[in-house]
Amino acid sequence: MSTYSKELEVAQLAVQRASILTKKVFHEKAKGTISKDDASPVTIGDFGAQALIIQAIKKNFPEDQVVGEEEASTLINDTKLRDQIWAFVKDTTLKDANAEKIIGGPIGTVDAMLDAIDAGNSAGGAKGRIWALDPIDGTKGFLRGGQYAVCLALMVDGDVKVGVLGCPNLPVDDAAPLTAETGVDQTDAEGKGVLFSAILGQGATSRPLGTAGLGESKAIHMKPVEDITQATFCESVEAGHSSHGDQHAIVTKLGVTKPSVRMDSQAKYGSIARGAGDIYLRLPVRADYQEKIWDHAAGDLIVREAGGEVTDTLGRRLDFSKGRTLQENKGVVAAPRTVHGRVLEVVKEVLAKK
Ligand SMILES: Nc1ncnc2c1ncn2[C@@H]1O[C@H](COP(=O)(O)OS(=O)(=O)O)[C@@H](OP(=O)(O)O)[C@H]1O
Ligand SMILES: [Mg+2]
Ligand SMILES: [Mg+2]
Ligand SMILES: [Mg+2]
Repeated sequence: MSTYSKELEVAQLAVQRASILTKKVFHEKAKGTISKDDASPVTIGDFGAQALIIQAIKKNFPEDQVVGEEEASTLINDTKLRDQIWAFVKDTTLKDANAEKIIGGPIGTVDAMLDAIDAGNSAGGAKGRIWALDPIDGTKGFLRGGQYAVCLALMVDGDVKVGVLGCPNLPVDDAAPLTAETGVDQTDAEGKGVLFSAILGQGATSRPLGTAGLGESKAIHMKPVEDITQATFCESVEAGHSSHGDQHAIVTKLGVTKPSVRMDSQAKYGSIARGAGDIYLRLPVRADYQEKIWDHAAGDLIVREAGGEVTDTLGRRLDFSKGRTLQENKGVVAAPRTVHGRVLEVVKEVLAKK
């Protein structure tokens, strides 16, 4: 077995199983949405997916730590929501018994589910094996019917070694170009659902996001951008998460002619990695916001392994070794290696003028 192939298999199957749960919740009218302390939403889907993924990690790698976005404290008092989550978690299994066995089978009890959610409490850092987990990235997109992603990455001594992104609402077809519609009014109908993966030094792949075992995988590559004016650029939907104004100034200065594609979640990283889009910009809105490691770890590796470069707005690599946040970085600039330098130059020019 090559390096990290066991970790990759467990991560892919765990994300695939969790996506079965998120897809069920996606089609429910009542998603059990509550508001967290920072006013952001969390749903049955976020909690359930976190439980299922951490269960699979702990069964296979009991010593590993997990930095997960969600925590179970609110569920101690909210027994109704807790029971709603359990109703989804207890019945969600992969349809292939062998695949299910690899990730350790179902969770046995409500308490085991709560313990699994809370095992995502690692402080992160520069030492040892730590998984970064975002059970639903783009929860607002999930609620709106846009894009969302189930995101998992393994870091060893602060360096991302394995990354997996499950994107139920993106097309399976790597050749399908991004359009404005890709970000809105989406569902997981026929032809949708893709699982992006990468191992450091071994390239990036995509495969259909199935419900049994793993489908056949294909290598993916960023598109060689010969003429930057023809590039497709993507950005967040929420104006509070990245500066649409700064991003507009940057792409205008680059001479980009196509309208931006707005979509939620790390689906942006997956989409540029397979050449459906080209550039992802995330310029900070608030100087004091620290990006979370689970919002970037898997996507950063997948883009770099597909031939891209990912830095912050000052040209520094994203540093995942500083804890639960990217406290040493500001914003994100992701582009094919051949044009990243030019994009970064313009990012710096636009920010210097402010
Ligand atoms: N102020 C601010 N600035 C930057 N980022 C923020 C901010 N507030 C929240 N978040 C994080 O944004 C995550 C979703 O990012 P997206 O790129 O999907 O943004 S958007 O929803 O399309 O706007 C979202 O992830 P999820 O909570 O997993 O959905 C948040 O972690
Ligand atoms: Mg969130
Ligand atoms: Mg997120
Ligand atoms: Mg999330």
